[in-house]
Amino acid sequence: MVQSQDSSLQRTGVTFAAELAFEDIHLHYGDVHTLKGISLVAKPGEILCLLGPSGSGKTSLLRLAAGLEEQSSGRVRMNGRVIAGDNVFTPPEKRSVGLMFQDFALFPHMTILDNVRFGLRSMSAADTNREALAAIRRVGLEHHLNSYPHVLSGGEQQRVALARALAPRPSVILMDEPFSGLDTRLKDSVRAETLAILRETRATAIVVTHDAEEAMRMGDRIALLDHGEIIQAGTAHEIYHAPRNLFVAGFFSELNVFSSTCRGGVTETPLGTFDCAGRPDGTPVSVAVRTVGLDVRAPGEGGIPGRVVSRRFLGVTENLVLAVPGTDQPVRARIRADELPAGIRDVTIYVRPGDIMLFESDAENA
Ligand SMILES: Nc1ncnc2c1ncn2[C@@H]1O[C@H](COP(=O)(O)OP(=O)(O)OP(=O)(O)O)[C@@H](O)[C@H]1O
Repeated sequence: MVQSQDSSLQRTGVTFAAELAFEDIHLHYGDVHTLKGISLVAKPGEILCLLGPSGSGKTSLLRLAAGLEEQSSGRVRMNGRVIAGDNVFTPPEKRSVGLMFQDFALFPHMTILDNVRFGLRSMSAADTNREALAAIRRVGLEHHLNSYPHVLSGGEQQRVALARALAPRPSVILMDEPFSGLDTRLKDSVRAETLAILRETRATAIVVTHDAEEAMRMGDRIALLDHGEIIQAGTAHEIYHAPRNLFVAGFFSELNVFSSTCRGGVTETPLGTFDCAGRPDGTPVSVAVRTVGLDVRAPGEGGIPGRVVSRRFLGVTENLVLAVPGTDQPVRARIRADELPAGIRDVTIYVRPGDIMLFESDAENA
């Protein structure tokens, strides 16, 4: 049995973060144009989340970074050096990238120590042991060195996978939906731990997720993809508060959307009249109001009259479906639970200005 008593372990995992850049990447699978001119930079030490719906191309981009796939055109650079493109192709094992997949991909017939050692095969036996032990200690699983994966919980298996990815001290760690196999409660704590470990190791990380909240929790920056293109990239704050279009807004918030037209500098919707910000008369617009942006109270002054159609208690919050005059479209609101008296039918709705977004209804938003 290998003991984990080496005092040199404390400094483990500190790595030299690299910049990873995608330049005008196109990828075709036969007739399918999967990635359409992606340009994106993960800065050294940053956690960059690739967010998008299923099939948007997130995993494909990650596979290109890892060297598991080769793009049809464009370049991938690490610290400025081309690692794929221009007739160059650096194989995965020479890229200093660590990979972590959603199913953790642990070898069931190998102990935790051997699973982690597996990624370190090019080192001497002594170095391999030292580095593997250090990585296992880092994720707090030194008491499971000789256990097999099946005796570990899902969260522990995730930590082994993280240790295996980090053990070779990669400059860039690539994670594909790393928490999707975990149940909701476990997910929050494992995600927080993973984030702390990534910060400590200072590796550049690219994390794929389809969950906007997860991207906001993890990412220093987020790139939102759809149909193989980057629709918007920026910090969570930038994207949430200034979404480029309705798709982006809808990805980050639950919305009520009304189609309308600008007239005399304003647009009318069942939730009120909103500023059209200088758009000419006749401009078709979509007015989006976040469900958390509706303040629903007992009947009072001003506001929009509404009627409660249904309520769903969710603990901290409550989901309401409301009927308002002038539309058959149900209006949804998410309010703090128990703020509205039980059994109330008639209400007044106030719309918070910061939760109203207006987009021109062009082809981009269709
Ligand atoms: N090996 C392949 N052969 C053909 N088409 C592929 C291949 N791999 C991916 N695709 C297609 O490329 C597109 C992007 O797939 P990709 O897996 O990158 O998306 P994703 O955003 O990661 O989706 P998900 O969240 O469902 O994993 C999809 O339309 C997919 O069907």
